[in-house]
Amino acid sequence: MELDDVRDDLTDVLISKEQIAGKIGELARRIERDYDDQRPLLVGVLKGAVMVMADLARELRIHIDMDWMAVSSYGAGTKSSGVVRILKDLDTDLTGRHVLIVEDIIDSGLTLSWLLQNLERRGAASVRICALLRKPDAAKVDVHVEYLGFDIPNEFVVGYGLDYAERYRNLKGVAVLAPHVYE
Ligand SMILES: O=P(O)(O)OC[C@H]1O[C@H](OP(=O)(O)OP(=O)(O)O)[C@H](O)[C@@H]1O
Ligand code: HPA
Ligand SMILES: [Mg+2]
Repeated sequence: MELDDVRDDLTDVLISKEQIAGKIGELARRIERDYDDQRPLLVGVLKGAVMVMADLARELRIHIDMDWMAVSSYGAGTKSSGVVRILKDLDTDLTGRHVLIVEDIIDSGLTLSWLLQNLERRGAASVRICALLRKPDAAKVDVHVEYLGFDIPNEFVVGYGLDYAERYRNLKGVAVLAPHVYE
């Protein structure tokens, strides 16, 4: 779906599909150079990372493996509680593997901070992060991102995997959700 198809639900358009494609290409070139014949394991975090993973993986001209995790925060009902529960774990043994976590967004940073530690304890040779978006002004913890797409303002965004109540994930670009949609 195009951003224009739901233009009334959006305020600022932040990133177009062309900008996303260009950036994913740039990130892919860097990842190819860095990993070369190491056959990294790309770990996508469901569900938001599905679009980034699908496009990044196809852009890479090296051999990779792909696996998926589903995690959920709980406690006080907020997703940024920092307490993370694994809903679906990896099928892959990480011993000696070069792991690249693929995410759509770093907001508070709590999800990735937890995930990074969790995967590092499994004996991987390396664990790095690739994230399309980051909100620097929302950070509650510092997370080192090796491959970053865009820094964006601290506003609620949708599209390209990012949802509001499970909607808008299939938008081709990223935009700020208009307050009238959730108020
Ligand atoms: O930096 P944080 O504040 O932890 O937020 C980032 C996380 O939140 C979103 O996922 P969510 O838990 O909403 O699930 P989803 O991917 O299924 O939408 C997003 O996809 C990241 O995984
Ligand atoms: O801005 C956002 N939009 C949608 N999902 C999210 N998960 C963390 N931040 C966001
Ligand atoms: Mg997610």
